[in-house]
Order: sequence, then structure tokens, then C-alpha cells
Amino acid sequence: MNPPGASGGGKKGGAGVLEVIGLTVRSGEGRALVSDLSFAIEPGARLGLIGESGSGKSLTALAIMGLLPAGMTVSGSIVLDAPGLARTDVIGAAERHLKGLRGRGATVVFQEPLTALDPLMKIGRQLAEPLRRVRGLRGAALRRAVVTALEEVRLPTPGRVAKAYPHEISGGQRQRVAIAMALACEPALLIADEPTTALDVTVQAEVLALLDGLVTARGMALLFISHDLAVVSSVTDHVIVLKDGVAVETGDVLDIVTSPRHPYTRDLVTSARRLDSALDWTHP
Ligand SMILES: Nc1ncnc2c1ncn2[C@@H]1O[C@H](COP(=O)(O)OP(=O)(O)OP(=O)(O)O)[C@@H](O)[C@H]1O
Repeated sequence: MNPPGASGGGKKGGAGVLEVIGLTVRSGEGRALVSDLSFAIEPGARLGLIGESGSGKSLTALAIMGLLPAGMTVSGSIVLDAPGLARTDVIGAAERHLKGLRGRGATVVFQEPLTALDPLMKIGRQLAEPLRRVRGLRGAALRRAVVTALEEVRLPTPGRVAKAYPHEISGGQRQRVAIAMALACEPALLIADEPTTALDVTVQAEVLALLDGLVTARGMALLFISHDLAVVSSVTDHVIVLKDGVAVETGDVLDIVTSPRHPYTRDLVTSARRLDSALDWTHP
């Protein structure tokens, strides 16, 4: 049974922020990398996309953003319907139109924050750009908004961070800045693609808790992508299990964790449990 909010069934005509129907992505040689994937996410709902490396998770995220690598072909439909923006099928939409959707419609936080940050620009200036563009802020109001945005992601010394270059702060702090940049656009849908995978375990837990709180506070829809079942189950309500580009199982997080049906999902649950008990053993 699908709970309200997120579903793997590709509902039609609902009030979804995102509705993906029959998404298929092929390589230049015609190999199917994502096959006939359907799901929907309603405002404020959270959907997890889980699968091992190469299962098609990142390509799904890139397809939603209209950023698939050149040479790939895409079919199906990806309808983004964000407040204040025209309802759009990303597939086939003009790049000019997609530029307007990226940020306010949907935005991504990637595994490696340096992909979102310009290494040659101070953090304050980078953060000011979306605040100016999306919220129209200028002057002292813009400077205040930069500090507020850095405070919101719990950076202890926002004034110092604003004046720093990305390489002058830690990896965990950079990911907080990347989250602040994503949120500055006030997106209807946040896609988090392995947002904590590159971080130390303790920092990982802090960033995850931060993301969790911000998504709740802002009522954003969340597509959370990870290879880690424990991480996905801590932040989402509903999951799709992806294997070789195919959704092999979909359902409520608790059902998937307690009674996985597909052998691949069972393997994911077993290895997550094994890791869990190994950690218990090493850290009694
Ligand atoms: N630019 C590309 N050109 C050709 N094939 C690609 C390209 N990018 C990804 N692929 C292939 O598409 C498949 C899915 O890749 P994708 O990056 O979506 O996997 P993933 O589940 O996100 O894995 P990871 O967790 O390692 O990021 C893989 O077989 C990968 O080799």
C-alpha cells in the first residue's frame, strides 16, 4: 500500500510536485540504463531511491534536472509542477525554460559539495547569487540574508565562512554551504544525491539531521538518493529499490526493511544489518 505523499506507481493527474512516468534512459549505444521508471512525489513528501553503484540513481536525478550527459536518449515523461511556475514536462522542454525551473522548481545537493561550489569565489558571494536572482535582494538586505542562510545550516561562524574560499573550510562545512545554496532558491523539490556519503560518520549524522529538519521546516518535497539503506530509512517514508535501472521493489520504508520481497532488497537489508552489528561490536 502506498502512503499519501510518495508513490512508486506513477499516479496520473495528482497534485504531485514531481510525476515521473515510464522514464527510460539509454546510452549512446542504446543500452537501457534506466528502464520504465514511474513514481510521484507530493508537496512535503519524501521518497528514497536506493540501489548499488551503477543502478541508475544519479541518471534519474540528472534526467529530472534536464541535465543528462550528451549522447544519452530519454523517453517517458517527467512533469515538474512547482508553485508559481508553469507545469512542465522536462523531457523535450527547451533549455531556456529548464534554466528557469532549476533552483525554484527542483534543485540537487550532490555527494561532493565542490561540484556545486566555485573554488575561486568566496562563499558569501556564491550564496548571494541565488538570493539576489530568486529573492531579488540587494545591499544590506542581501548581506543579512547570506548570514541568515549560513546560520540556518548551523555554521557556527557565518561571518567567517562568508569570507572564506571553499577550500578553507571542512568537508562537512562545505556540504552545509551547498545545502544553504540549494535552499536559497526555495525549491519545491530537493534532490539529495548521496549528500552525506563523502563525509565522516559523525559529520554524516549531523548533516543528515540538519537536512531532515530543514526539509520539514520548509515543507519541501524530497527525493533522497543513496546506496545506504540505513541512511535512506532514517529520512524517507517510502522507497524505490533500483537494480540495473529497473525498480524491483517499492513501498513503505518500514515494510521494505522488515519484510523485503525481492531477493535484491533482501540482500540490501542483510548487508545493512551485518554492518550494523559489526558497528555494535566495534563500538559497544
Ligand atoms: N556519461 C555516461 N556515459 C555512459 N554511461 C554512463 C554515463 N553515466 C553513467 N553511465 C552508466 O549508467 C549506469 C547508471 O549510472 P548512475 O551514475 O546513474 O548509477 P548510480 O546508481 O548513481 O551509481 P553511483 O552510486 O555509483 O553514483 C551505469 O552503468 C553507468 O556506468
